[in-house]
Amino acid sequence: MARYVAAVDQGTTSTRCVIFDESFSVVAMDQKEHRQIYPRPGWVEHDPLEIWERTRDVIRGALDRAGVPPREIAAVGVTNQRETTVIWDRRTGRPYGPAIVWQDTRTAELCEELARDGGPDRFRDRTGLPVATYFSGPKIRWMLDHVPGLREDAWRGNALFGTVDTWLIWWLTGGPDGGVHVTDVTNASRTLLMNLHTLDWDEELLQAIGVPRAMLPRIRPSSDPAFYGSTRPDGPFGAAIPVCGDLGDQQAALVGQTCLAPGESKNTYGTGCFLLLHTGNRPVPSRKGLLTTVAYRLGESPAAYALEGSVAVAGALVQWLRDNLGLIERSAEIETLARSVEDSGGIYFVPAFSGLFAPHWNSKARGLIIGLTRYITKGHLARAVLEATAYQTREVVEAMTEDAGVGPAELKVDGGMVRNELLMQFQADILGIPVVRPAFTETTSLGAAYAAGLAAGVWPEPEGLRRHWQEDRRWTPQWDHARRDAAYRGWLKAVGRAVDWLD
Ligand SMILES: Nc1ncnc2c1ncn2[C@@H]1O[C@H](COP(=O)(O)OP(=O)(O)O)[C@@H](O)[C@H]1O
Ligand SMILES: O=P(O)(O)OC[C@H](O)CO
Repeated sequence: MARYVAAVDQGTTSTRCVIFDESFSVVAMDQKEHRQIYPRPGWVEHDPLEIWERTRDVIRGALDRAGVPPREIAAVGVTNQRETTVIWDRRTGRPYGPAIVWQDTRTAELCEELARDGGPDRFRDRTGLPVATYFSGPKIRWMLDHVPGLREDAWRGNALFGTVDTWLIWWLTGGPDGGVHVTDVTNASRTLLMNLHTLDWDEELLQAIGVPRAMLPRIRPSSDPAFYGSTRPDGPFGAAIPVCGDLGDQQAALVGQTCLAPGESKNTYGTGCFLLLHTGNRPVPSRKGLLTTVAYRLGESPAAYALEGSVAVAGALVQWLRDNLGLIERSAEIETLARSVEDSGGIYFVPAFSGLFAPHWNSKARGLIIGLTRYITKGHLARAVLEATAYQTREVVEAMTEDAGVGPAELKVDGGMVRNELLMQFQADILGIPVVRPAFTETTSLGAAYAAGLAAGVWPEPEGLRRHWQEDRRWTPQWDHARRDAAYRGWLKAVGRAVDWLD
């Protein structure tokens, strides 16, 4: 009996393959970064073929390190950066252009046009989403409008659209030679093309945004006992293994944090920052600028839904400090630099590089640093960079508290930035609730592995996963009310200056 489950986690900055044993322990993992391409202000691209190559590398790397024969792997789960859009030729596997990444704002004008007729919330009832550059539908439309010949190929059924899960599953299961063209409900719920109630592509949405149905994948459950397909023995796994788990990475982290019941929530601090609250088996509309999204669908059981607060720039700002300003060499060094001063010296950094996502959805916002005096040093700047993530999280928590009618008693966290203890303490201070980090922080891979292992019968029930969750550290608020509110008021004032910066 096969005893292991592999997760392929394709994130914004890197790709990981993690191999778990039956007790959810990591047997081996490999990780590789890929290039971030910024051809113009506001544009962000990835090379889809580079992503597929990195995926093959890390699968082989993890298998080598694990020393596990491929036939011992019971199931493969895929999880991915969401919304990022790839379109390719089903006959050759050749992409029609670079992947348009979720942070890319080239569709701002198109979104404005779409919103002219009915406002930015015209599709909210059906999709749970505002019209915004973030989502895949406008990115598909942009490519159809700009790549010569693509529209004809799409109508003929030769051009396929996929988010990155779909792209990778297609290659893993055979590519041009019989690859399976599927996505799961969580990824589909980020396109502006899926109806949140029927969980199917919606003809009116397809017409409004101008996307031919022939290019869209089949929508499957996130954990699929019928399996999407099997890996090719001549591919990186070297054996035919069922691919039967697929979730967007933030939903996978929700599962990995064992938020499987209404009222449970987590916040993941990676390139961006994403707070998801499980709302049970019905979509809860947001009045406060959050997204209503699918949390997961396990087999044929009803879908679970979530409210989500998406923040576009969190760890990305640390990378910017590193790569564009050269103030640090490695991301982790920001903590030492920030600790060299007592506070931010009164400055705020609003990192509206992709406009502002939740709760503002303002694509005309641009980044700013405000409050500068001759006193300010790079230490203060480093603090303001970290604080920006915590303030944006507070905005999302406030919106969620109003939408859900009750705020979280504590915040479960994960993602690359939660190694930063200064940030975690500041987060607790600015929220006024404890922040809790689990011992196992690879929650995204764990969630994808769990979805696959559940479908393949490795883990028939969730109790083992729940028992696996253990608290590592907890930060409790040290600030009083007055200090917390004064600091947050300053943040809101700075945000007010950043919105609608572009004409
Ligand atoms: N010690 C740290 N302090 C602050 N930010 C960090 C630290 N370590 C990593 N990061 C940031 O976390 C992000 C990577 O986290 P990860 O969860 O791997 O992201 P993703 O899944 O989006 O690729 C990067 O943006 C990096 O700058
Ligand atoms: O890959 P991450 O962790 O940056 O997550 C990106 C989100 O899925 C975008 O919606």
